[in-house]
Amino acid sequence: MKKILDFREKKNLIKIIKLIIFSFIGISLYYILPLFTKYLIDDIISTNSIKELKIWLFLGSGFSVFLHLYIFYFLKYQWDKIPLYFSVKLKKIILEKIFKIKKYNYKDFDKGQLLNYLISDSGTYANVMITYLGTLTIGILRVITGYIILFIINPILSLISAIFIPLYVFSMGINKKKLEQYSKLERIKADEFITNANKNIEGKIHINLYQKEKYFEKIFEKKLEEWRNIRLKYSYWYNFGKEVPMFVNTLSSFIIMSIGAYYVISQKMTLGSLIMFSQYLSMLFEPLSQITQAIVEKQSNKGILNRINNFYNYNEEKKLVLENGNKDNIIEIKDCTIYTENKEKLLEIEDFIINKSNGLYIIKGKNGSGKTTILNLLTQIASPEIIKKNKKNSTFYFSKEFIESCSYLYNPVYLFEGDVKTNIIFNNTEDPQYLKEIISMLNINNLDKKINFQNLNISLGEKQKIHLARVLYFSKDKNILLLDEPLSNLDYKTKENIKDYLGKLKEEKIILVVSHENLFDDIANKIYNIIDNKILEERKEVIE
Ligand SMILES: Nc1ncnc2c1ncn2[C@@H]1O[C@H](COP(=O)(O)OP(=O)(O)OP(=O)(O)O)[C@@H](O)[C@H]1O
Repeated sequence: MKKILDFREKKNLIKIIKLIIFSFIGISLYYILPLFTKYLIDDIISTNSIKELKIWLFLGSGFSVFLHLYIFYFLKYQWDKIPLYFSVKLKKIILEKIFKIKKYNYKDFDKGQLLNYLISDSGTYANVMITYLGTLTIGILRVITGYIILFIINPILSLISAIFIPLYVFSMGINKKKLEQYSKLERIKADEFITNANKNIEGKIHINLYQKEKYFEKIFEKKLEEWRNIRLKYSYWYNFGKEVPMFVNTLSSFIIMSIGAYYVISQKMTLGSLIMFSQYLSMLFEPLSQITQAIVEKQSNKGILNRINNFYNYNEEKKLVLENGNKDNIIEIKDCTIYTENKEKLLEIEDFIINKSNGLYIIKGKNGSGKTTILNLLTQIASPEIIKKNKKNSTFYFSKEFIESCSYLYNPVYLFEGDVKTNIIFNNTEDPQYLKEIISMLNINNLDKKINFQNLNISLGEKQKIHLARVLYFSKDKNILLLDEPLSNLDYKTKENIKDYLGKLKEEKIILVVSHENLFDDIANKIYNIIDNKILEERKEVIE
């Protein structure tokens, strides 16, 4: 499985190595501090030199300033900065991945889960990985250095200290399984909670209107409670896992210091050396617990690490096969049955062919008869799995040109936060003349108006017009236009304008319209009607 953050990549590797080097230098500076203590106790105090004490104070203060400036910038700040850099990088990769999911597979994803990937999991992933790699390396380097220093001060005491190292190693894996289990579960519950929170935020106005707050609050509280319960279990095992090495640390310090005190009493060691030894000892135990914590942290976030990597490696299995059809046709469906996703029979198509001749083609039929499903199948929004072929030579074909050259008025209307103009053209290089043509045909005269996140400050008809303008603007260089209920909520004058516009546009493009209205009947080249689950051609003659 490919890892979403690849540290073999040169740029990533350099960043992490830099972090490790800076950190190690910073931590090494701490090793100088116990030397100051020993010098004060064993040398200055014994010689009663006030002059040397003054120099000691001056050097010590200067060293403190330098040490903490270094620690602040090269250690603390960098340890925030670099994981943040990686977390931003991951967020970008995840969004790209979301955009790449095939349209017909997108419905299989949970919204809360995707939001969590983007908002929370990516940050945790970056933090855990950097902490793991960085802390582990620095920790190991510090343990080796610290141990060498201890050995130089007192070989026997240092050997006794080493006995406790296996205890640390043991404590690392003590609750591995529990942590993995709860970290995975915790994420699932967090996804459910986010999905529900999102529904409440989006549906607030409707909830208020029907005075159903209590109903939704109850569901929300249930989700919140489920998440909290799992989070508590996770927290229990996480903290337990972190405390065991701390216990080893405290216990071993007591034992080693008692032995050290015995050496001082029996005059085998000076007091200064014992204090220095204890300071270096804490400097050995600190990285040891750091190593343990890095491992616990990784174990406790395994749920997140795995699911982010799984998402990154997600492979779409369902493939849309473009079958061989007559290359003169743009759409060729013969002897196929279309089912709903619930496996109910929706539509039988014996013969539905649209050739490459420009023109306006209309599909009619009662609600739920399958009109939109046809457009969704052609644009790969609906899964091809719902198509069943009835005969050996059945075809469900649409040309490659169709996918590449089609613009679709897809429902429901979706407007983004921003002004009307941006909602029509996004960041496209503006074509003022073409835009003007469309907006004047659709009677849009509020290009600067800001649309809010709920699209509440825009009327239904205005929304439809902006959506239509967007589709028409982006269909300029495309040959095929699919319009699903283009006339919804529009006033009479605008409908008439659209009819005139399409009447001309059909000479340049293939236009497929799904509509309950009869307004376009007299300019249509062909009209199809869905009756009793069958699509039938109502009229064949081309009207000029
Ligand atoms: N994504 C989906 N998942 C499950 N079932 C679906 C899905 N899309 C459509 N259907 C089913 O297919 C049927 C046909 O839906 P479709 O939107 O194609 O109808 P339509 O003819 O466009 O209706 P309307 O005139 O009301 O817009 C629906 O009744 C629904 O049961």
